[in-house]
Amino acid sequence: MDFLPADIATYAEEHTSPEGELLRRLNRNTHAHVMAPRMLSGHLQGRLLAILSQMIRPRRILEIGTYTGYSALCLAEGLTDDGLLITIDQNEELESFARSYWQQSPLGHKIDFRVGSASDIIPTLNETFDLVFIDADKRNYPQYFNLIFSQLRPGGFILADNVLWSGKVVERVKQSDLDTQSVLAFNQLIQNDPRVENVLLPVRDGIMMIRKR
Ligand SMILES: C[S@@+](CC[C@H](N)C(=O)[O-])C[C@H]1O[C@@H](n2cnc3c(N)ncnc32)[C@H](O)[C@@H]1O
Repeated sequence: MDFLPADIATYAEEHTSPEGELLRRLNRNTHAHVMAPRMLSGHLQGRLLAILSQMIRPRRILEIGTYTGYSALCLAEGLTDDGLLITIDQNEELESFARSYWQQSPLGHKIDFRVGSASDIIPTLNETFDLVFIDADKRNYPQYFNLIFSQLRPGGFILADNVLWSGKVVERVKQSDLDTQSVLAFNQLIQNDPRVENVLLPVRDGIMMIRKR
């Protein structure tokens, strides 16, 4: 969901650097051939991820939720020369699709794909991360934050996607709607945590920007 009026959203995209040819093809072919293409970050959010990564210049990035590999390529743009992005997805069927695009990028060798459940894989990662992008199943956002926090360097950043959850965070929540309850719990967890500073950025479906003090 985009919270901006359509003409403002179009204007914002028109005044944002283009995706580049490879990302444009990946975006288009995801929409043509893959289920649930709205999960892909897309042009505006992709450029935001890329520019934030370029500002941070991370050596280690963790991405939770690869999908077709679009946001991984965007985030990799800011990596240092010896940098590495580890990206996790439980859907092994998307691996060859994502890899076929990474292989066409000069950044592809910096992307390390791990297939499996994020809550199983995160505890096995022996790295200190400068930047983490949480973009997988909403029910586990609080768990992912807690799992990764000790491996985030002080001054490091977490970006969590979909924290406005199509606006459901401000509507009456059904008891059966566990996803919205989890997003609400995550946002409250971050807001109450004295170890972090945070900004909820109302871009696209909402991005929680978190900095470890
Ligand atoms: C919103 S998509 C990621 C979109 C991608 N970051 C982008 O912007 O292009 C979410 C992905 O999380 C994956 N996922 C969901 N639950 C997961 C879990 N428990 N462990 C690992 N991956 C999971 C799904 O398979 C899906 O590909």
